[in-house]
Amino acid sequence: MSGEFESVDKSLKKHLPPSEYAEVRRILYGNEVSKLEFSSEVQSEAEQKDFEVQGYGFSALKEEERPARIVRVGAIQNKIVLPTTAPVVEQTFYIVFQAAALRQRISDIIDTAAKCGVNIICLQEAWTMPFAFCTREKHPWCQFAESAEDGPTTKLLQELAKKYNMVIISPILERDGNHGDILWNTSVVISNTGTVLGISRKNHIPRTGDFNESTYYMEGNTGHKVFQTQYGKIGINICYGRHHPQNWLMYGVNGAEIVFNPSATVGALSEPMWCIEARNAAIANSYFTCAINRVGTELFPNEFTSADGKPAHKDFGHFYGSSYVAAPDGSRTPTEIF
Ligand SMILES: NC(=O)NCCC(=O)O
Repeated sequence: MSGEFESVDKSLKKHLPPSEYAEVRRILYGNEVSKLEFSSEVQSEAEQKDFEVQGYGFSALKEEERPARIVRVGAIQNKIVLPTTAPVVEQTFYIVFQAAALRQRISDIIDTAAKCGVNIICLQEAWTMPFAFCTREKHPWCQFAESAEDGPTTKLLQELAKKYNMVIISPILERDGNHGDILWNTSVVISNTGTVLGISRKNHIPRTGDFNESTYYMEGNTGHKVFQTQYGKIGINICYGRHHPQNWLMYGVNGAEIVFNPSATVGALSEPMWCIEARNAAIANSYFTCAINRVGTELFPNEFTSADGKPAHKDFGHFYGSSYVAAPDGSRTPTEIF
């Protein structure tokens, strides 16, 4: 979403006659996906806790010899809970409060996702913190980093994964205590039994002028790992890796059936590409893709420049959400939540 404009979907629906809208949508989005209905318990829980739930099903021909394998994938599109300038005098308190508030909110969302029967859920890039990499400041943002294996976020999600028999993909800012506290942009993959299956580190780092995340971490060293889970083989292509077709290809070569793209991206950097890249990857590599972006505008205490040609400012831009899932036949879910 940019400014007052909410979404292509909403605009098309508003301005096209229904018969033309159906045809335009068929061409833009491929085969129709079916909208899933959720129980009144799920709906009222979401309303009470101030989030929305949307679900869609992709259809496939039933085979005679093999039973259908239905995998329910969840994508959490969220915004930070406290402003980055929250009136907490001590920055360390701020870290504690922001992370705690986010963990609480995400636990609530995962509780509801479990009621929707979700098997594999993925959070957005660096979900435990504001997307502060645009500031290039070390403090206090690097204090959000934590161990992938036994940090507080992983511990919490291990409990939830076990409780709900759910695979959880948790993209965090990782501090690798075994190697000099080096930082990485990492997705932790937690199995449905609550064990850490492994990690996958972001392998393409944006360096677009002075928006330069290599201030914090360099290209990951975990290759294009694919994790065998109870529900299928999954890979994680973090944010900027989305721009590189060879990156998507390698997850496919390594056997991925679903590739997640946890992201944090804003209109000026990527919005026209967003709806193409993960969808194209699904078609080109014959797997499902799940592109997840955060929402909201995050205002930082100090001004910074961020490769948009503007004078120094305090926000990186608007995170336009628009998360979606795409299938190998090119069909995709609509964008109904921003
Ligand atoms: N987080 C991140 O990699 N942002 C890059 C923005 C983009 O190119 O989508």
